[in-house]
Amino acid sequence: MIDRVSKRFPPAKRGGAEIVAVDDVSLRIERGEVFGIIGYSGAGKSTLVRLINQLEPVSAGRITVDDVPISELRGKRLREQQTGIGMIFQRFNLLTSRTVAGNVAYPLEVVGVPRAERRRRVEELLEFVGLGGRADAYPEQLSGGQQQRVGIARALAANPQVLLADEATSALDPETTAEVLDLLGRINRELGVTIVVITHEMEVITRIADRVAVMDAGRVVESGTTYDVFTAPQTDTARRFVQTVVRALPEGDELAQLRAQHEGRFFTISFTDAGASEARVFGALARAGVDFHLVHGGVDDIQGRVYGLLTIAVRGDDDAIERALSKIGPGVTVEEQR
Ligand SMILES: Nc1ncnc2c1ncn2[C@@H]1O[C@H](COP(=O)(O)OP(=O)(O)OP(=O)(O)O)[C@@H](O)[C@H]1O
Repeated sequence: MIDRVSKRFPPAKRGGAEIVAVDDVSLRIERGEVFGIIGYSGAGKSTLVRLINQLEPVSAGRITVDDVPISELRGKRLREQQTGIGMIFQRFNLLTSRTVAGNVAYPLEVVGVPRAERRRRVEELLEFVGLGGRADAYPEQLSGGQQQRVGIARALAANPQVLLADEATSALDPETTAEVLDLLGRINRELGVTIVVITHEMEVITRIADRVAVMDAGRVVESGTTYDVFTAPQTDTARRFVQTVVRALPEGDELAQLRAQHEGRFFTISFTDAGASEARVFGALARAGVDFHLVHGGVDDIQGRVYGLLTIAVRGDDDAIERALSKIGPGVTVEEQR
């Protein structure tokens, strides 16, 4: 729980303005969910996440993790709570002089877990992340995806309740990203770990985040379920991000070009998974006897749910067109694009 939290840094230059990296942010992240944070570079995402595990102290407000007010703890009590929050990074941050097993064992050594138990736990963790045979390898002998798996195993070593992932897949290729996201999904489902993901990759959000917050200049400007934010963004910032993965309506030059290429009236048909599908919409149009064709758009998958946004050009008698379109049925919104 993040309650009216701010983080200010001293000015970069003497006499300059103070930097407000996080500005009065409140968020409730539920136990067991995958929560995404998106926003432009410098919006304050990394700082916010570093406040959750108190790598940085808050300037104002309060952070509670599992009912413990971590932002108010100091010393040993703080360190104990911090072990319950794992973190993974874009650059993996592995110790190059240690083997894979040595990296995963490190946090256990720090808290004094006996050697035999450490060994057992490391073996179990490496098995879980799919690196069973690589315990004695060094990080540089591994691919990026494998290194991130080591980072994940290390973050899980102390059985955390929460895992923070700061751009954890940004240095990986798409295939490896998919594998790491599957692993994070398993950690969430099978181990019940709450995951907070910062990313600039919107596919990461639509694949794994249940809910998402959009940050802009230190503030949360929008938050909601990933499906709601991605299908109906309320702010310009959210719209900009969402458009990189979810189809938008054609505008401006693109729309003018489409009109030049296609005869007829333009209608936008949007539908969510509340009972519609592309096939049903096209079926209904065909049965209604309208002469139409698709000029723009398609269907997206957001967290396994359907979102369709299609622009069609329709030719024919105005009355017949309107009668036909009104019959398309529930779950589908039809609007003329003028
Ligand atoms: N330790 C620090 N000292 C001073 N200023 C900082 C510090 N850490 C972050 N900032 C500033 O706080 C603001 C927010 O930075 P932050 O890294 O949290 O943003 P971000 O959204 O994570 O961006 P990016 O995706 O580029 O990491 C920026 O203006 C940054 O320069």
